[in-house]
Amino acid sequence: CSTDESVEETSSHSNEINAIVVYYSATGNTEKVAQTISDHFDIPIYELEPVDPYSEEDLNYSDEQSRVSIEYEEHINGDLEVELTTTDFDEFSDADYIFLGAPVWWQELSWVVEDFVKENDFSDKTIIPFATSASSDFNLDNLTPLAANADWGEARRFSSNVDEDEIIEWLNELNLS
Ligand SMILES: Cc1cc2nc3c(=O)[nH]c(=O)nc-3n(C[C@H](O)[C@H](O)[C@H](O)COP(=O)(O)O)c2cc1C
Repeated sequence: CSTDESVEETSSHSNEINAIVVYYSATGNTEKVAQTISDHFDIPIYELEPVDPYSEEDLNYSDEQSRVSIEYEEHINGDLEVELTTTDFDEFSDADYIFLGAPVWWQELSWVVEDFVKENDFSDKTIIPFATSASSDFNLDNLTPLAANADWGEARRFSSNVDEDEIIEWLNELNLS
């Protein structure tokens, strides 16, 4: 460990929080927000990956026969489960805050994150949901029942092509410690 590195570490202490970022992003927009959060606080970042990834065709919600359109029907009927490659992340148990990000799909956080929420124990943790979308806001109706013991922080939506400055401004306003 060189002297330079320890100086850097000390200077990032002002931002230090016990948190991780967990996200799903189908087309890269939410990933940029997730990466900005991780860089800002210097915290671990984990991507949620469906065992069966979504192709561009799968994501075509204008086509009634597309994967997302079919899954949406199953989702609202309560019989959809999208399997993830893993829901188990090293730094999860020590984190006080979990930044949880995904695209908005039909006014909710994409159901792809549901398995992660369902499979983990969020007692004594605060989930801070964030999303990107073309225009609509989102609700957490699909997620809050899956982690009843979680403390849900205020959710934040950004537009698909959000500027980094806007994300940093939000992070500063959160006043986490
Ligand atoms: C299946 C699907 C459903 C969507 N539903 C909405 C919606 O309800 N409201 C909205 O504003 N945008 C909607 N979008 C647009 C995405 O939220 C937006 O492009 C987002 O930035 C994508 O993030 P990503 O690149 O991280 O996947 C939808 C996109 C897809 C593929």
